[in-house]
Amino acid sequence: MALVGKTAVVTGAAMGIGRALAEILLENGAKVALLDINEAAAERPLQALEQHFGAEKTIFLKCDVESEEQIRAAFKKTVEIFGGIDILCNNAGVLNETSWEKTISINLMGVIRGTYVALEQMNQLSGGRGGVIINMASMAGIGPLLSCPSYTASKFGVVGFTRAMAAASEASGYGIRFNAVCPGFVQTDLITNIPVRLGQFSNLAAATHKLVDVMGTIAVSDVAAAALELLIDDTKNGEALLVLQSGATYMQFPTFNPTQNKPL
Ligand SMILES: NC(=O)C1=CN([C@@H]2O[C@H](COP(=O)(O)OP(=O)(O)OC[C@H]3O[C@@H](n4cnc5c(N)ncnc54)[C@H](O)[C@@H]3O)[C@@H](O)[C@H]2O)C=CC1
Ligand SMILES: CCCCCC(=O)/C=C/C=C\C=C\C=C\[C@@H](O)[C@@H](O)CCCC(=O)O
Repeated sequence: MALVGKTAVVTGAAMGIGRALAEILLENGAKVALLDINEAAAERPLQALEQHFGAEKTIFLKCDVESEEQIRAAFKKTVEIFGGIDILCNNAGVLNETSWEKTISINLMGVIRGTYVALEQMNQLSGGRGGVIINMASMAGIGPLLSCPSYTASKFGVVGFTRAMAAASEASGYGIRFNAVCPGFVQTDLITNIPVRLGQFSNLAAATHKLVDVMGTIAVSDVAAAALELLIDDTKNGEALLVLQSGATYMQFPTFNPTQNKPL
């Protein structure tokens, strides 16, 4: 899908990966609604984006992805201003093993909430234009990180939800592609103060720091470039794209043959 003239919504867009997603969308000609719970953090980046791409191309909407009401209001405003929604990047996320219910509510339920509300605007079966939904998962959504079980569960959930929605959309004719991005460690605030974020698993922080050292970190622009590939390539649906220092790789998942009741 060419991005020129399209409208995108990015959650968690005030900083980190979300901000980079907003930037690459704008660079490729899309209009972008930046949603975030943290209005103050969005102020400077929004000014910079407005200066570079034009104030008419961006809008900031304060939105907590834990609230279906706020998501619906933000999407409604986006449609009023830009005329529709073609792209949703469900990116907002936290790492907080102490508040594990909040971690699940933001990282997994936030993706599901955002998707279901977006369907009301995007689904071709209900008058929408179709489009693409990108969900920000993690490498921890493919293989477990021992120091953060709840975060891992949330990201496994995002990968599973994305693959199931891709199949549902194809079977039903929603006209929407669904893909997940699965980065390794990325240089953002989320990987600072790791022991505090791990709560009762803080004793495992050293193992995680070692993993960061071994794997290295990637830049937010690497993640945005991988997401762009999934946005523009119309053949990609139900993919989980692993993004590491060595490059991006499409994950292969085991398939199951229901007639033989065993893996293929
Ligand atoms: N940094 C990393 O190493 C990796 C991050 N990810 C994922 O990428 C996504 C973005 O993370 P980063 O940019 O690294 O984090 P970050 O902490 O730099 O940015 C997260 C953004 O989400 C916003 N946010 C948090 N809770 C929210 C809520 N309830 N509603 C709306 N916005 C909310 C924050 O205000 C912030 O602007 C997350 O889903 C994260 O799990 C995935 C793999 C690796
Ligand atoms: C501190 C948590 C960072 C959260 C940000 C994030 O999502 C980053 C994920 C990066 C890499 C995940 C790698 C998972 C690897 C496992 O599948 C396994 O190979 C390593 C197991 C060893 C371990 O958990 O220490």
